[in-house]
Amino acid sequence: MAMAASISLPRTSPSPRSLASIPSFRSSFCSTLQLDSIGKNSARRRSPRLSVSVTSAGLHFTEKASSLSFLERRESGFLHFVKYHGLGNDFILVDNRDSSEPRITPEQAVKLCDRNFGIGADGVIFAMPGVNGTDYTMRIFNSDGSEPEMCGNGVRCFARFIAELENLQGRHSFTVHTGAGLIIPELQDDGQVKVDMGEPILKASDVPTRLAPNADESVVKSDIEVDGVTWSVTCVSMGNPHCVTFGNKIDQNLQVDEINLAAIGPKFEHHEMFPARTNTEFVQVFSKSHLKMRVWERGAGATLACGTGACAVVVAAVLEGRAGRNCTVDLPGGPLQIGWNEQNNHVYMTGPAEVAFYGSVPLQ
Ligand SMILES: N[C@H](CCC[C@H](N)C(=O)O)C(=O)O
Repeated sequence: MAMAASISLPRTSPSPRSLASIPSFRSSFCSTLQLDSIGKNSARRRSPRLSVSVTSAGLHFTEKASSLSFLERRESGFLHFVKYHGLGNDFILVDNRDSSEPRITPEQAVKLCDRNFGIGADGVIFAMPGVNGTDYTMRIFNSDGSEPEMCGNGVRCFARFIAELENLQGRHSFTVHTGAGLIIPELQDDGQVKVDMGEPILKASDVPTRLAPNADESVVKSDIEVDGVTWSVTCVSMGNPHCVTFGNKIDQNLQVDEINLAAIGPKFEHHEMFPARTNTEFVQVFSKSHLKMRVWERGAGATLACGTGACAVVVAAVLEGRAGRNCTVDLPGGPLQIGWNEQNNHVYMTGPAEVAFYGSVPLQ
């Protein structure tokens, strides 16, 4: 796929009105940058467009004719997107509200996620119409083209994306149908997003894992041999499978920064004990309320953060007696606040979601 991407950097933080009200830069392959100051339905409104020339003397702005508003341009062959990240776990967000079929294929997602030949991302996330009474549906393709059931950092980005696309009439929360079931994000006044991630799934066959379950059908502190080393693992699903480890027979107190994820991660991901592959979290315990983790994600590799993984880590830490139900989980991209509610058995995740840039790319 030939990439002639254009990117747009928000001059101001997006207002809840419409993404189309955000000025955008269009970088082209000539020396001129075009700044589209765009208005909603600007196809009808002659909003001005500024052209920015880059010379050795600096930037020069000149008024130009209007252009279609950013996300409303529907010319065929182009994909308009917003690049978001949750603690550096980054996603291409696509406005797919007009269809229940993703606008791009998994094969196209792989190319768009490529960090050299594409936009670069850990995945592509689609905002789609709700089903069975939910407000929206979220689907996601990993950067390898596989489709996971859920994505924690991604659903926080999804929530902020929806708030930009739609006037929520003052609502701060809405329902999202996902492969992991009903997920409810809440936009907080401080810009963070709190998500009800639902209940953890512990039954071995539902994670799924082939590891021998304990009497209560869960896999807690079970041994698994990976590359000749016996690791102690606890398996938890947050809709997607997670294998959480605090150490192995050689090293019971992991220093997670010293782990060679690229070497060991794929061996867990593709292990025969995980028929749907697995995300793998390596965890260090600082205190009963402070954990540190690194993750090798199924279908995405080493990422800077994993929201479902952080939830699985706290559940595993509680089950292993290593931590309490409310923890700060430090990830390479930053901290998440995780709470596993004893009353309703739901796990709650709170963290940021930020726009990196706006863009459009031709699709072949
Ligand atoms: N790679 C994961 C999906 C994304 C999960 C992660 N990015 C998160 O924030 O939860 C999987 O295949 O299950």
